[in-house]
Amino acid sequence: MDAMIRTAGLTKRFGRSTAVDEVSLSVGPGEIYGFLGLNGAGKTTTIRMLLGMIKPSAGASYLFGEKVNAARRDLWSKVGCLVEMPSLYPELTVYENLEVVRRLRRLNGTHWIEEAMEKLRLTPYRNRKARHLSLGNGQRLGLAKAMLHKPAVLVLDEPTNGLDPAGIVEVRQLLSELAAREGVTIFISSHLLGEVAKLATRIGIVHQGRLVQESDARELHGHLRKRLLVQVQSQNTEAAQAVLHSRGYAPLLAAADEGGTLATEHADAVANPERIARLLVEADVPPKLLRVEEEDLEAYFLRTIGMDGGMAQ
Ligand SMILES: Nc1ncnc2c1ncn2[C@@H]1O[C@H](COP(=O)(O)OP(=O)(O)OP(=O)(O)O)[C@@H](O)[C@H]1O
Repeated sequence: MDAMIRTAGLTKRFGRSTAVDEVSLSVGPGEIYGFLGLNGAGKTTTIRMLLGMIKPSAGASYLFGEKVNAARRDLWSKVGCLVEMPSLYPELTVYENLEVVRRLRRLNGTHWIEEAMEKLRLTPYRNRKARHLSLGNGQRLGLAKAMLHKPAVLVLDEPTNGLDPAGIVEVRQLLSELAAREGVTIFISSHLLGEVAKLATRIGIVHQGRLVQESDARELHGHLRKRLLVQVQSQNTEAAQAVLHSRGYAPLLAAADEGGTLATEHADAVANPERIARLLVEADVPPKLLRVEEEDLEAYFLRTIGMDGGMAQ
């Protein structure tokens, strides 16, 4: 089957600077494509071209095999999008905001609204004015608007902006379900590598406008470095270090100014923090805190492009 989303040599220049540089990618039906990049990498500009909001300087993008063009109304009825901050009517309630979209999209029946509110856990806020919503609920309303008409393709630019960790998990579950159960194809941009690696099936990394790496998300997740941070009373630092060292965990001080904090990338320690906790308790240097940290996009980047590992060696 044809790719649902495809770009070919997509390029955008603003004056003399190139924001997007010959990006070619394709996303198959039901795939979740994580489009990752640091701030200013060219994610939003790519998405704007993908949605026909701005014209490419060169190259083209295709949805359902058809060349994107802002005038193609038939394409937009099958696409939902959320680009940057959602545009909400502040004086209208959650329900009324969705009602506006329902009418614009010419959908019959209010069940479209009820279903979208239910999916995004907005039902308790149905009568709340948009301007009184928290940032996270505002973002949910933006998502509800994007998926109200049950589009076959969803294009989301940093959709978890403003959500708390529990909200991020919820949105991740919702998007996974949409892809798995309803076969929705999702293109999602983010700067949060760990987060997107858990959700996406494929990942493309964009850096300075160029698509520098594409991989299977599971493969990438395995490549991310993880480390266990262990915090003990600062007077116990050396004793704890000696204990872990004697057991082959090769701990390292995470930072000179963080007395009491040790870090290890030892695979066994990362996979079984409770073993480390037991060891330290038995040695009478109990940990105050144990936390597994995953490499972030910036650190991963610096490492892959050969500029120092972002994490302790
Ligand atoms: N309308 C514009 N005029 C001039 N330069 C622009 C314009 N829009 C974007 N740029 C530049 O293009 C580059 C890519 O921007 P873009 O917003 O696409 O990045 P991004 O990856 O989405 O980053 P962010 O996460 O910060 O939004 C940046 O250097 C930005 O300054």
